[in-house]
Amino acid sequence: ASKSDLGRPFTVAVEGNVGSGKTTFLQHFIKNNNVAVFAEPIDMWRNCNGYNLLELMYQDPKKWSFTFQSYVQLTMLRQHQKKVIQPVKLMERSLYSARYCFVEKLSRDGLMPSASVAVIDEWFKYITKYEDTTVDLIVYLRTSPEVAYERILTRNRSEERTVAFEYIKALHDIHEDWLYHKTLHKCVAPVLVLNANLDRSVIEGEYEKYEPHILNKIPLEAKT
Ligand SMILES: Cc1cc2cn([C@H]3C[C@H](O)[C@@H](CO)O3)c(=O)nc2[nH]1
Repeated sequence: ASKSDLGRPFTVAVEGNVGSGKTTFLQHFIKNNNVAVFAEPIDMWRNCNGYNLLELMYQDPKKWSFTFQSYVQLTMLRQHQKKVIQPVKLMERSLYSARYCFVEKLSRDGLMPSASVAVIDEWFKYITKYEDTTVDLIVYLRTSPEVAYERILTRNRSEERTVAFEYIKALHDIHEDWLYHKTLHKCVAPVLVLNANLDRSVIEGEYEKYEPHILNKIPLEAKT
C-alpha cells in the first residue's frame, strides 16, 4: 500500500518506570506479524552526531537536561510519524511520557529552568496540535519502585550507574498520578494496567491475558 492510503493503525504506547520491563514486553509482541514494534530510540540519544546526550544528562542534568529532552521530543515525534502496514503499532514510551513524566520530574527538581520547560512545552503543544500523535491505548507496566530499582541495578546500564532510588521512587509516583490515579495532566488514552512486578518467568501469562485488548480485538471495557 502506498503511504497515502494507509489507515492509521491502532497505536499502543507502553509506559512505565525505568526498569519496569518494557523491553521484555516489546519482545513478546515482536513475534506477532500484526504488530509493528518501535523500541525507544535510545541509541540515537547515545549518539547524536557523536554526542552521548543520555550520559551527559545523567552526569550533569542542570547543564544538559534541556538539550537531552529536546532531542528526546524530536526522536519521539519521529516514532509517532512512522507509517506502518501492520494494523497495530506498538511504541515504547511516547511524546506524552516525555513531557508529563520526565520533563515534569526535571522541572520539579529544579534541574530544568522554567524558561526551558516553557520552550519544551511550546514545542509539545505545537507538535501535538499539528501532527497526528494519537495514541489509542496506553499499557502501563505498573511496578513497585523497589522492583524497578532492583532491575536497573541488575541490568547495569552504564549511564544509569548514578541513578538513586529516590529518583525511581519519584518517577514511580509521577507515573502513578498520570496513569493510575489520573490526577496529573489529562489522560491521552484509555489505560490498561498490567502487574509488571511479576517475574519474567510468569509475566508472559499476564501479556497473553490482555493480548486481545492490546491488539484491539476486544474493547478495554470488556477487561475481565
Ligand atoms: C520519552 C522519554 C524517555 C526517556 C528516558 N529517559 C531516561 C530513563 C532511562 O534511564 C533511559 C532509557 O529509558 O533514558 C529520560 O531521562 N527521559 C525520557 N523521556
